Amino acid sequence: MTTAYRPRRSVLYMPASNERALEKAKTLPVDGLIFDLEDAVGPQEKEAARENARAAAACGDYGYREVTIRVNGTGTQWHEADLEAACAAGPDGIVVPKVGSADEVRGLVAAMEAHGAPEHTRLWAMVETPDAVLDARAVATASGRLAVLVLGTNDLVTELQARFVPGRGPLLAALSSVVLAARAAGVAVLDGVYNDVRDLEGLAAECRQGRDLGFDGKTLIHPGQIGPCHEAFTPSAEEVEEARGLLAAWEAGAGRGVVTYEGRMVENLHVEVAQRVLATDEAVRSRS
Ligand SMILES: CC(C)(COP(=O)(O)OP(=O)(O)OC[C@H]1O[C@@H](n2cnc3c(N)ncnc32)[C@H](O)[C@@H]1OP(=O)(O)O)[C@@H](O)C(=O)NCCC(=O)NCCSC(=O)C[C@H](O)C(=O)O
Ligand SMILES: [Mg+2]
Repeated sequence: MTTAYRPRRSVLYMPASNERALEKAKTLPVDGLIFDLEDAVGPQEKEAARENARAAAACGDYGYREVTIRVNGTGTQWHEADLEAACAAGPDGIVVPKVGSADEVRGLVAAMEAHGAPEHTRLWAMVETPDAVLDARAVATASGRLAVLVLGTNDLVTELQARFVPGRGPLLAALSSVVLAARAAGVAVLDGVYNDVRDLEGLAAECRQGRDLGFDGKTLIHPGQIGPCHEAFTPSAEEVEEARGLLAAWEAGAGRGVVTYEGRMVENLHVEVAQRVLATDEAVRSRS
């Protein structure tokens, strides 16, 4: 267990053209931020947004929050300049939309190195096309610099010619495939956004579903979504107590491969889960 562990329960997008939102984000109790240069920014605003994102990512005023910049996708007219500016700013992550293949990941990492991105700046690849879902494992394992897979469910629904329905039945195969790929590769994985910012009950249900599917957290679009998201992704007091008890029972077993806790079998894997619960709890407490 380590205090350096950074939970990614909630990661909030904001258009980098919106200076008020960039400022407000300094006070929001969110785990991570994505300063967007892509879809939330109109063509006329791209250059100003790029400069805002660069300045915000470099300013150091966002405290514990993980700071990332979402550049425009590979092959767009803005991509190169966005990537260069993002590398110069040195955020925690550079989010690249519509990543299609492992080759693209390797090309992006080579470009980040060529632009002198500091070592702590990791690649976050968005999975939001059928190609990326089908190649998710290859994408996730293409480079040690890739730290996070981020679902883009708006693009994915569009590309699949599917529909948004309660329970997300049409997306479940894709969501689970990407979680499987991320877990196999040992990288983090974030669920897509919930578009209706007024529907907090629908959001809460989708957050719980994302948690149950195995996501580390959810991407968000409005500050009002942070509370319900944390409710789903933060270990409850009961879970923390249970994890402590289980670890105590394991340690009392002094090296035995299997012990019992409250009548249930405990093996190494249960210990890992308990350690993750306590690491998340510790990190969350250290922020508040
Ligand atoms: C959806 C919004 C356009 C709504 O904005 P607005 O009408 O201004 O909301 P409010 O008046 O309720 O705002 C209240 C205050 O909160 C601040 N605010 C709002 N949103 C954000 C935010 N995202 N980050 C930080 N702060 C925010 C407002 O400035 C108000 O502040 P104050 O006046 O000081 O009280 C807006 O929420 C928005 O733009 N959201 C983000 C949209 C976005 O970035 N979209 C791109 C990513 S989504 C996506 O496409 C993912 C993927 O690619 C896919 O395919 O699915
Ligand atoms: Mg998208």
